[in-house]
Amino acid sequence: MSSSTKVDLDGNPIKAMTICMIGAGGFIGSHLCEKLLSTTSHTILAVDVYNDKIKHLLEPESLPWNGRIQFHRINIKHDSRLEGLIKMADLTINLAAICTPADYNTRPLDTIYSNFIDALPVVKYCSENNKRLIHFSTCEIYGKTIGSFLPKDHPLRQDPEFFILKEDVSPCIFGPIEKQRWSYACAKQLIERLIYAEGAENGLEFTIVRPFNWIGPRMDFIPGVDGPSEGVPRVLACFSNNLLRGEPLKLVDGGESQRTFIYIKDAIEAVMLMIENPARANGQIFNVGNPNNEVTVKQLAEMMTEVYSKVSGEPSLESPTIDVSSKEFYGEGYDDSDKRIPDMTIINKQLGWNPKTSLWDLLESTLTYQHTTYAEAVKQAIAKPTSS
Ligand SMILES: NC(=O)c1ccc[n+]([C@@H]2O[C@H](COP(=O)([O-])OP(=O)(O)OC[C@H]3O[C@@H](n4cnc5c(N)ncnc54)[C@H](O)[C@@H]3O)[C@@H](O)[C@H]2O)c1
Ligand SMILES: O=C(O)[C@H]1O[C@H](OP(=O)(O)OP(=O)(O)OC[C@H]2O[C@@H](n3ccc(=O)[nH]c3=O)[C@H](O)[C@@H]2O)[C@H](O)[C@@H](O)[C@@H]1O
Repeated sequence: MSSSTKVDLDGNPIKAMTICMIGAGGFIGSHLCEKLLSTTSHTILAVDVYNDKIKHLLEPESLPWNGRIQFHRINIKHDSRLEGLIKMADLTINLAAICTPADYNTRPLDTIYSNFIDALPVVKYCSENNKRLIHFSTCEIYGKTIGSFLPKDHPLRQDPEFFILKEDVSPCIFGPIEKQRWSYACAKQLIERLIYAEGAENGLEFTIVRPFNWIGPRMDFIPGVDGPSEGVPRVLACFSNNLLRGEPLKLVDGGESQRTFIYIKDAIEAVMLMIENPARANGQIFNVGNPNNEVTVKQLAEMMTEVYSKVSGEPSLESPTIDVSSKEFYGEGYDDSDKRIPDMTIINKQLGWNPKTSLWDLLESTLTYQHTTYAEAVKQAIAKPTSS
């Protein structure tokens, strides 16, 4: 059976479409491109300033999907070709953003411009040309939980009403302006409100995705190997870097914050359902996460240490973690989300989707990838520190 005879959740045939994917060269974009090319007949207009993470999909020209992906090296801040690409496509997916916490308090202007101002033309072109938009927001939009404002031993802290994050119920609780950490969440919130308003007033067909800590291969960079030596990526890459270098994992403010981590491949399944079921996805805001994979950052560090030792065959350090203050690690203006458990009711009802992979299993495959990809390069970087 050819892939063009695939049907959607309501039994209707899925027609091949052209997708303009902005930010296609990033972590999520690379996995989405891979999935679309290998399992569908859709065509991708891939827009990004970088393409290292999708090079394997673009070259060589003998690849089976040759002709179904075109790379456009475009900075969406200033390029008149963007509107033409959106017009050519049936659907636009916007992934472009600055989305590493180390930037939110140190480069707040770039963060706000990237997450709000630069996304404005994308929304405008979709709205004016009656094109569907899937926009990537964030779970950071919820900010802190209501329960975090209660005393530590207050019984209501155990009540799910005080910490489960629901798309259509939970408030967005950010810290004061001087805590510039929230520049990202606030910019993402405003672009969500703008998209929602375009839907309400001008009929824009949109879906908003709120990812909850999607992790897996190709996330961010390893400092001094495929990114700047002084760069601070998200926690998966920070801890991977520490493990590869045989140094202790740094726990910011004791690593007490809690997160739910989801395997990128599970999350991509949810995005595929959104792409191919517009009638069920349009007008919706979806949490996409794995509520069963909750850990404190300290527990994540311990689990990653154990898994890495298993996949690399190298013994772990006697003291595998070290505490560091957030001011020392991120600088002035950092603040944190205390706990992030997604409510899954809406995505479950609309798309029948559920995550599958346990935290242990996703760390095992991800750290196997990290070890295979980087162990040798890290060894060389350590041997020649001045050339990194
Ligand atoms: N990974 C997660 O768990 C997660 C969680 C919450 C939200 N998100 C959101 O999902 C989206 C994608 O995240 P990711 O993890 O793949 O990040 P990423 O940094 O790997 O990918 C973003 C891509 O956008 C590109 N980009 C940025 N500005 C651009 C511009 N002006 N013009 C062209 N390209 C530009 C970057 O080069 C990069 O390749 C972001 O909007 C992010 O806020 C991700
Ligand atoms: O991934 C998401 O869902 C969203 O959350 C992330 O924010 P956060 O989870 O705080 O970012 P991480 O860098 O992954 O940090 C997670 C936790 O680990 C801690 N951390 C990070 C790095 C480190 O070396 N040590 C450490 O203890 C941080 O302080 C934080 O508490 C980013 O803002 C975005 O990528 C995204 O919008």
